[in-house]
Amino acid sequence: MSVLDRPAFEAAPEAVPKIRLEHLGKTFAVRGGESFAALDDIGLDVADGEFLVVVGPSGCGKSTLLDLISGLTKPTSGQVLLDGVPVTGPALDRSVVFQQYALLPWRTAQRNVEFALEARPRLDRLGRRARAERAREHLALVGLTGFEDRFPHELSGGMRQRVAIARALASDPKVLLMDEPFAALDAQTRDGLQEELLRIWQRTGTTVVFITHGIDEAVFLGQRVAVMTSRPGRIKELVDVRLGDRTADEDVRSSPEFAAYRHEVWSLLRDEVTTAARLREVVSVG
Ligand SMILES: Nc1ncnc2c1ncn2[C@@H]1O[C@H](COP(=O)(O)OP(=O)(O)OP(=O)(O)O)[C@@H](O)[C@H]1O
Repeated sequence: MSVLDRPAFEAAPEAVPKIRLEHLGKTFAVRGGESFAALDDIGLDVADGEFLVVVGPSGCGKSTLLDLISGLTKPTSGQVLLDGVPVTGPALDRSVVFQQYALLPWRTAQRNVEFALEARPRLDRLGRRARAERAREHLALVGLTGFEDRFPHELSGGMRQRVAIARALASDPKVLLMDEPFAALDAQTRDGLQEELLRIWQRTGTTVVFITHGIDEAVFLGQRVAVMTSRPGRIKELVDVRLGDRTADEDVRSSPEFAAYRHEVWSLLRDEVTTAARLREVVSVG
């Protein structure tokens, strides 16, 4: 049985989830001394090795949610638990891949991946050669063997994002957090990278939390899709996507099952998108 077929959320009830969001809320202070509730009372468990996708209307707090899991931002209420331990700040057990590649332009692909390893004191002790070997392995994992010596400006957008993924995985994180990582790519490159990401996930068993605006992308990638409400963001519904191994089926995106899931997620989102647009009008008029 492939890991894709595994309903990760059916883990034994007593099992500690990889990530637990407990009554998580985030309020920002804004000008004039007022506060702005971005997230409210988010409760969610992500099982070890699960691929969870989060969708929601623009501004509902998806990136804020990822920032809280990564530890870049602190919650106003509630907490994030990783393996049952509260997250208090960023750490190497959680890697983030952003929409913009965030590669260092003066370093080659190889040296960009090595950069992730230079932050690890324990791996540093393995020495430069071990780091180089590990970086090469991860570039191979994302299909970039032969491109190690290219600088970011010598790579296509898709290749740059592969380097970013290799860099994120090189430090062997427990959790991979991805914030619209393929949004800037053309449709063909995006589809290819989605399939590749699933293969990498199957091989590494990393727990993934992936944010997207794309409903097709959410259904294709997610074992579960968490649909968020408009601001303040809450989890509206969790859709359990049972499409089997997407990488084995040549044309899963054209199947009636895929269309049914797409419709389900879109129906859940539709009202929230309308509400979010109304809220934005109120803010711009007010
Ligand atoms: N540092 C901050 N200070 C004040 N408000 C903030 C801050 N960061 C985010 N917000 C607000 O919180 C809300 C949620 O932002 P966030 O970026 O998480 O939404 P999102 O769902 O990722 O949006 P999008 O889909 O458009 O990328 C937005 O209304 C945003 O303006």
